Amino acid sequence: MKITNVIEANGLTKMFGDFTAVNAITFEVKKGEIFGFLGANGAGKTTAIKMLIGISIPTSGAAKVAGYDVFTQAEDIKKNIGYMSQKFALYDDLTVKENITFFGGIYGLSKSRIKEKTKELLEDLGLEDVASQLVGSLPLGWKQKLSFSVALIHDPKIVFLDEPTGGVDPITRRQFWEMIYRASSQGTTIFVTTHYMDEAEYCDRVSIMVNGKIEALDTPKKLKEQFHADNMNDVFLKLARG
Ligand SMILES: Nc1ncnc2c1ncn2[C@@H]1O[C@H](COP(=O)(O)OP(=O)(O)OP(=O)(O)O)[C@@H](O)[C@H]1O
Repeated sequence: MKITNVIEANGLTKMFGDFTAVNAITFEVKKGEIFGFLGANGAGKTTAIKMLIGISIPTSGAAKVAGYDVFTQAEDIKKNIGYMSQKFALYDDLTVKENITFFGGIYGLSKSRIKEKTKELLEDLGLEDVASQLVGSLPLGWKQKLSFSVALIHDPKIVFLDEPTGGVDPITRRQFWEMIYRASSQGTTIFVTTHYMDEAEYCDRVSIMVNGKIEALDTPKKLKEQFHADNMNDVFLKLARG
């Protein structure tokens, strides 16, 4: 595995009985890259992510994440990645500070490091005044920014974001993407799924999954050229609708 590739998947496949949810996907993601992982509902994105983060054993194929094998080194993968999704984020019934402490602990940070990180994170996000408020009382956009920061608390090599901005307004989504850019410029690799096609334009490279297969993979610029499309929405529609 080349040092610059933080994800390498080769013929990665997941079957549920006779149904092939992920069909022999092959791709690489480079260090610091913002990699968009697109596909219509049910295309197989979440299933693929679950295999890459070491919580679902592939049926066949191979993949390495942060240098570790998905079949034999799932525990090492988990220590080296961050994960955030619209469905799984923070605990609403814990305060902002308690959530940070809780996840810092889960990720194995020392008490002093958690204290440092909490201060840094609250300052960066401008959340000092609400540190003792229940997360459930915060606006969704704030929760998502906090959730992203928490996913990065242990300085993972890669962060997997499964529809991280679902349901928030365009301005908050833009701010969220600024955080993504910052993390990427510091060398963190971003693997992100989204249904917002403007966000696909922000990615370095984008793959598009249709019925379990990766049907296209390139920079947004090249994909638009390849599909004679004005924007990523057109590219997506041409592919996803066949
Ligand atoms: N545990 C499971 N058992 C059987 N089928 C499953 C299971 N998990 C997912 N599937 C099926 O696999 C297909 C891919 O699902 P997946 O959740 O990976 O899609 P997705 O691209 O993430 O969709 P969405 O954008 O809606 O999250 C779907 O048809 C789904 O019903």
